[in-house]
Amino acid sequence: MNIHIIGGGNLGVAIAVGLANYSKGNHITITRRNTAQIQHLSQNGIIVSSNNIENIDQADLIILTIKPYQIDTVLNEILPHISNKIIASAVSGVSLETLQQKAIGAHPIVRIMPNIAAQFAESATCISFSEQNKEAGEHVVSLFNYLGTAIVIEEKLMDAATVLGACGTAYALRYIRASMQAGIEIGFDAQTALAIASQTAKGAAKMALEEKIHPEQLIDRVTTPQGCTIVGLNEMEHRGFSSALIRGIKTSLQKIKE
Ligand SMILES: NC(=O)C1=CN([C@@H]2O[C@H](COP(=O)(O)OP(=O)(O)OC[C@H]3O[C@@H](n4cnc5c(N)ncnc54)[C@H](O)[C@@H]3O)[C@@H](O)[C@H]2O)C=CC1
Ligand SMILES: O=C(O)[C@@H]1CCC=N1
Repeated sequence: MNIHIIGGGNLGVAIAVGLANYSKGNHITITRRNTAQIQHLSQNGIIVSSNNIENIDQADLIILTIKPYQIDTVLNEILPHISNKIIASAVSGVSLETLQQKAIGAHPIVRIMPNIAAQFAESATCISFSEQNKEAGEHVVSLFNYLGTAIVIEEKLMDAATVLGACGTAYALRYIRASMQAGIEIGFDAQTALAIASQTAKGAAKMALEEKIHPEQLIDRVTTPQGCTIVGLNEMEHRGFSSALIRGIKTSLQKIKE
């Protein structure tokens, strides 16, 4: 596939590198106005350009990884140069209907919400599309399955998916950072603490994914009666651990809806 990624920032680069490393036979172009910071991607066989329309007519798929306020400028620039292309938009908060109207109905539009772990083929990518664009949507789902797990959701849950799946990477990393800080306080050097905290989080996530049972059932296996885990967990809850996370996620959702 010929894949044209417009917006070579944090997410665009993660997708481009993920596709280059974890899928085969794709030709990837990534654009950004000032390419100095992403020129190194050409070492991975990715074409880096500051020109959004050069060769865009040869693309099979156009992925938009720009900010919401850049969408009109970019669509106005590219639309005169393309016909019947699949456009996958990762732009948060912009609906299928809005995108379809902006594209004058001329292109199948798919909404995607990956996260930056796409770079390591570990993204949870939520995808939605209309019945009319089912074929295009399934095409995009197959591609994003190379970059982790692609999950088709109803569009009304797209903002929630943005928060849980995309912002979620930052929340999980904040958990790892806090564990690391505690690890240093109780005796480890920073690198060792990071390695232990990260692998432990990865192991817990793997168990949750493989066993598909409620996390509390897995927690039960760790909490030896009268042991050290349960007292720590209870102290965390007294301090508002779960509550802080839930409130944070709901605040992020509120921000998208605004
Ligand atoms: N960063 C993340 O983890 C995620 C971001 N998103 C969404 O993806 C979009 C991009 O987010 P980020 O990558 O974080 O932002 P970013 O600011 O890192 O990337 C945007 C890029 O677009 C480039 N750009 C701006 N105008 C352009 C134009 N006319 N032509 C070509 N490139 C242009 C900018 O130079 C910048 O490199 C946003 O809509 C965001 O909500 C969605 C999921 C995850
Ligand atoms: O922070 C943001 O607005 C974007 C959307 C999801 C992740 N980053």
